[in-house]
Amino acid sequence: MAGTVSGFGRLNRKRSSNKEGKRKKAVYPEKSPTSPLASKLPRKQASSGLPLPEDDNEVPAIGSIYASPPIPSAPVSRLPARGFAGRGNCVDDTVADNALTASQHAPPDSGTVVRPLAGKPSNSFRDANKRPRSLSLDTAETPSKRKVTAFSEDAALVPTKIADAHAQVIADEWNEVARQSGVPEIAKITFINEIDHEPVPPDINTLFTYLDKDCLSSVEVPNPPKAETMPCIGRHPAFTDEGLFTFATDCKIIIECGQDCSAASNCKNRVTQLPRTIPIEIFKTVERGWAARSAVPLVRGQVLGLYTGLIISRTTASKLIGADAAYIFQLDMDEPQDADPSLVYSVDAFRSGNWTRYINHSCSPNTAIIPVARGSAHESLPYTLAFVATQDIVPLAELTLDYDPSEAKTFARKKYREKSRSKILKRKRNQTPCKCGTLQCRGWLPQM
Ligand SMILES: C[S@@+](CC[C@H](N)C(=O)[O-])C[C@H]1O[C@@H](n2cnc3c(N)ncnc32)[C@H](O)[C@@H]1O
Repeated sequence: MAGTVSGFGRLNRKRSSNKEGKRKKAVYPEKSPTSPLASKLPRKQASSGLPLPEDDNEVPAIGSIYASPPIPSAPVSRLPARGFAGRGNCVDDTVADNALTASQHAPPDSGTVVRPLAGKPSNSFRDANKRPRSLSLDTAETPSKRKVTAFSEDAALVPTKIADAHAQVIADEWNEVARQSGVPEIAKITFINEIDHEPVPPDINTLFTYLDKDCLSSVEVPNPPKAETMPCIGRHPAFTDEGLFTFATDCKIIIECGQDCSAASNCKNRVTQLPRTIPIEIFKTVERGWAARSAVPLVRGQVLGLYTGLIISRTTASKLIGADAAYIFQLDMDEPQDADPSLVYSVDAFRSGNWTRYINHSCSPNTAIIPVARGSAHESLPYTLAFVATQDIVPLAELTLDYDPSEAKTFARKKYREKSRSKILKRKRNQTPCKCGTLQCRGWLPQM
């Protein structure tokens, strides 16, 4: 498995042995997309955790994300491409068409069906393709912060309006899905491009499904262990009463309550199941594609969102290459080293996912991933991946994640420090250069 997948993410490489061997396959029941647990459930103190890490600022090594090849240069969607034609600042339709077809995913595992675990696909460019035609430019103005000063007003006006209208359509769809999960009005998602006229990230223009908090699955996944059999229950709390992650646990997986919880009406042990309350801006960067940030201040330990997408087997994930592999996060936290790749899983956010797919890599990040399982069998996937702030974050600061925290530790070792940076970069020349711009930059994106 290692070395074959160049995906977005991978959890801890250290794996515990699975005493029960391969888990029995089971079918998960479908959930109602309109009855999210989190929208109804109050919080209860989580009861999982182990000793405090030596360094209070150190994030437990519970997540690592691996690099993907660079996002293909396809900086335009179908609608804006027409609008921009002849202005020279966007690629033509041919390029746009190539961009739209170049990243076809491998089909799900043969013999399996793609079915929602919770949530009905609601955002697809099969529909969105038609919607811009009905937009009125007069009424489609958005509060975009787009800067058009680099262009003459006449030249910029029309494409800007079209781009804004298109971004608004997509944002409205995503916000509606989020609203159905209980996300409040104040926590809207907006697209902001102060770099060029690309209205939204190009890969969500076709066949993209926004999944606020639950994954789809192309495979049958195993039953999660019962809560009472998990080692972290009843120990140090993973979250404070205010719902902040304490960083005081070295549990590989945080266990939250599930449907079997007897205190369902006042349970605080469902922090990651609560609806998002922070407004998110998805914005374009000069060198790292699109990125994500919060419009409001965040505090250390705050849960920001869940990484959603399509659950695929590692066998399928290992076949994905290039841009198709750019949004894969391996769920390898709790699997044996010799696991059968057809029985272990990855989350692929390429064709479905949420705003967290725009969290870029930084060698000095301000968020981390914690794996979270819900307590009852048949209730959730083996675990979900929650982003938490690892420091207080000011509004509009880009949210970043170290795609491979374990690599940071390796890099810090003496033998790495002794090598010159140029030698390391040469050795890694086939990898994607890291543009995080931090003093701690390791030079390239992590890659399997
Ligand atoms: C999960 S995606 C993040 C969102 C992506 N920027 C986009 O526009 O869709 C991961 C990809 O973003 C780009 N990326 C993320 N962090 C980067 C960094 N520090 N330097 C350069 N490229 C980065 C790489 O192309 C990587 O494969």
